[in-house]
Amino acid sequence: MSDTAIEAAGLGRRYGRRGAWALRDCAFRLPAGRVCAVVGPNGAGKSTLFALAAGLMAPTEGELRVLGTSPADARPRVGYVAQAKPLYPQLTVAETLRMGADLNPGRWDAAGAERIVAGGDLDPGARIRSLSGGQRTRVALALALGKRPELLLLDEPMADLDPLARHDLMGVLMGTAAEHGTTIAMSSHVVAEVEESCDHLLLIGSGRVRLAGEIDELLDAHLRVAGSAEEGALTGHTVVESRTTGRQLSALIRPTGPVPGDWRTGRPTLEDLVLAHLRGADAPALTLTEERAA
Ligand SMILES: Nc1ncnc2c1ncn2[C@@H]1O[C@H](COP(=O)(O)OP(=O)(O)OP(=O)(O)O)[C@@H](O)[C@H]1O
Repeated sequence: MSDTAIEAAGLGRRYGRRGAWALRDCAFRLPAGRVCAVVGPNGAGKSTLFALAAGLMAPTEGELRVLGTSPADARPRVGYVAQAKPLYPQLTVAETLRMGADLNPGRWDAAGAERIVAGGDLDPGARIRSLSGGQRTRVALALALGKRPELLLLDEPMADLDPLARHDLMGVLMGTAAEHGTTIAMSSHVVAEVEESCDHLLLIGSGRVRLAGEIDELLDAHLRVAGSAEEGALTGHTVVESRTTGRQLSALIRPTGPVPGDWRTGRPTLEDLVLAHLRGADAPALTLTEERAA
């Protein structure tokens, strides 16, 4: 089994020959077995990246490898839940799961898929078209997880779930990841959700990778500092974001050495880190990817 779930080099995708680039010059590596949050503002390129990794469209330039092979070849080993959660509206819940079994001979986890559906008290005889958005999400996740994928690509999976269903399904996802070593990449706009369940972060802004790496290592690479706003006080450090209020300066920096002793310093929260990079369109990118095992 490959130690890399997704690897991109110079990856770019544009819609139409004259369209704007949805993704450009993206390079990152997601090691296998991680739970990765894909974060970024609306229109950043997250769904485009998921569709590329799921093999549903081809890159315009660059390369994307999934589970050590091309996205198209990896498809049988990948579960993908698109943002719109497309399902067949005329099928019942039970028929949808039977279709999952038919499409995935030899690897379908019927009991697991049925458990997820039963957790939402869904009537197996109910037609998909009669379900609420959140109930459809539950069926889509059951279909994706029932496939026993090595990699799960989830595009905003929790967006239309109530807090209880969200908690329940996050538990199922994390349990699956822990038990089977499944790699999960999920996009989310909710930092608290990311903080609770993800160990790896891919932050995309305007189609480019802004931050990539283990969340702990990314946090370790940054420092919150506050002190008197003397000119040049942070020279030499990489300033991601800074604000001055009166004579007080507070900033998020990537220190390149010790900061002067009269500064108050603290470890940023994940929210500090994400917001500073989302607000500062010019904040320099940082990719921290561990060396591959020999
Ligand atoms: N089918 C398409 N045709 C043309 N442009 C598209 C298409 N799909 C996406 N785009 C454009 O590509 C860019 C990236 O879109 P994408 O859906 O990947 O963003 P996203 O990060 O998933 O956004 P959101 O958080 O709103 O879901 C946007 O500028 C969007 O307008």
